[in-house]
Amino acid sequence: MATRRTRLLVVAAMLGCLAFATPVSVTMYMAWQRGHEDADASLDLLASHILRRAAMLRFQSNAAIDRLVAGGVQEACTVDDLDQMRRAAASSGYMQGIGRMRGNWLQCSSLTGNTPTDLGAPDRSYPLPGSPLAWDRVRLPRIDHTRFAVTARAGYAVLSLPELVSDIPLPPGAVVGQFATGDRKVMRASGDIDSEWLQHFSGKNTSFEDSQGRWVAIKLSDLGYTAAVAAMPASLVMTYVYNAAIGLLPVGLAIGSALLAIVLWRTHYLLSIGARLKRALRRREFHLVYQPVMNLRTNRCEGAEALIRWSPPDEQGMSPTAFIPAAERHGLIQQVTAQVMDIVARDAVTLIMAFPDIHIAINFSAEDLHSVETEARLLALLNLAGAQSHNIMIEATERGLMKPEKAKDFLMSIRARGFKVAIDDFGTGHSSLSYLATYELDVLKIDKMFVDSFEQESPTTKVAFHIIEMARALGLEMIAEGVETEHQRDVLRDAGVHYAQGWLFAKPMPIAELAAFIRSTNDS
Ligand SMILES: Nc1nc2c(ncn2[C@@H]2O[C@H](COP(=O)(O)O[C@H]3[C@@H](O)[C@H](n4cnc5c(=O)[nH]c(N)nc54)O[C@@H]3COP(=O)(O)O)[C@@H](O)[C@H]2O)c(=O)[nH]1
Repeated sequence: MATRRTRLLVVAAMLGCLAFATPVSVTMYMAWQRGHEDADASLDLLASHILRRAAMLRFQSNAAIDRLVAGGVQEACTVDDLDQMRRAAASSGYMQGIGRMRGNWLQCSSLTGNTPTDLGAPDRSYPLPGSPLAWDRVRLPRIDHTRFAVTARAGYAVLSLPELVSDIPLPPGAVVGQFATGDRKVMRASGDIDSEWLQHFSGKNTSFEDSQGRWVAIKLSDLGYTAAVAAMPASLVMTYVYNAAIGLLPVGLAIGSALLAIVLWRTHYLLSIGARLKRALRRREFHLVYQPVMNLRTNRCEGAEALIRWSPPDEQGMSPTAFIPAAERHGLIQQVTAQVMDIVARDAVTLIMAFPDIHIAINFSAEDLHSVETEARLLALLNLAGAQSHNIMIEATERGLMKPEKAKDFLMSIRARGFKVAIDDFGTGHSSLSYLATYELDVLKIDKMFVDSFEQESPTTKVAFHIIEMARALGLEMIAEGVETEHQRDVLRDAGVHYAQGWLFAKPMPIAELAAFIRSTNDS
């Protein structure tokens, strides 16, 4: 079964990918959209340009014809008539010439003079006043290399160059043109107009991607009889997308990185010992084991030290040597001690009923000794367990005693109530001796380090004997910790140490086993 840590890492990896990929994908999508919008806008501009030029040509043609008609009907194709038409054509930059029409014949023109030319059937007619007719590509006599667009109305014909409308600066690969909306015939174009594009036209402005990935826009003229078409290759569209991405992607990357950092930070936090301890406190994952304290003279069990254990579900258990300092660092130790007291209160009920003189030792950290709530919790514990104060011993480590101004009043107060106070790990810190002078204590716990020294003579052995001497002189009871051999037990007993705990007698055990242990040990 996957551990909680593995599950958390898997979820965090998935969330991290999602947190990073989502804004990046969204901005890439936005860049794609914006790129296409920009391509659209660029094509729309080109199409508008063409339509504007075509409208200008139409406007100038109509104005010139209207002026000629208003000038009074004179005989067609006379010298004066040709002269008048030349002057009218010269008034506009778009018109190349003006001529006289009869049926489909260009009778004469300012460009060709009096050379009648059959234009053939017109390419289209417009349902406008005067029913204008249009020819798209007309060849005129003596003008070999040029094709003209011809529009005829009211007996006059305007000759123009198709290129003047479509000859505009284009981005590389782009194509523009103008076609008649009725027959979808291309009137003029710069580049090749694909018939597929015109099939797409449904009478409205539109833009689309063709089968070759080219982006195409079609825009209707004001009158609606013609439309401009503009297209660009896929590579050019991608340039617009790329340019949009340059602006947007850094934003996506920044947001993605920030979200990823939040996921990583949160994961790191959830995996941190602080978060795990908070969860353990919430879920009440701690339990206690009890290590018997033996009277070395009578070989009877007279008490037990409550030792915390943490075995989280789906996770490896952790030693209190690791998580107690972590709880102290993260400001959680008081909550841990409060849960220890709750468990002792629950465990002690039957034990104290069966053994009214038994004591249970509880380990207190510095913060516990400095808090006003601790005394209230101790009194509540007595209440809940139906215990007397002599049933509870407080074990304070040397670190807990480092601030006498904070710990002294508390220790005095609880001693006055009858609780016993022990100094734990004596001799392992810097100021052990000064604590003996500062505090009124009941018990000195001889650290395992000194007990171990009895196995092999060393300077520590001498210190151990001095500690025992000093405790005796101060009238303190002594409990030796970590007694593992009979030799250690005998040395301690002979030196006058009253109590001992250690694997020689028993390892820490659950409360149910402790009662059985006391019964069997004390009855034998
Ligand atoms: N603030 C709190 N501190 C607590 C609490 N419960 C435990 N602790 C402190 O954690 C340290 C490690 O404790 P633990 O792993 O439980 O080890 C204890 C004994 O199991 C161990 N021991 C006892 N006899 C022997 C032995 O013969 N050999 C051997 N190798 N180890 C032995 O010693 C530890 C008891 O230490 P002490 O408290 O100094 O008497 C430890 O510092 C605990 O104090 C808690 O609830 N709150």
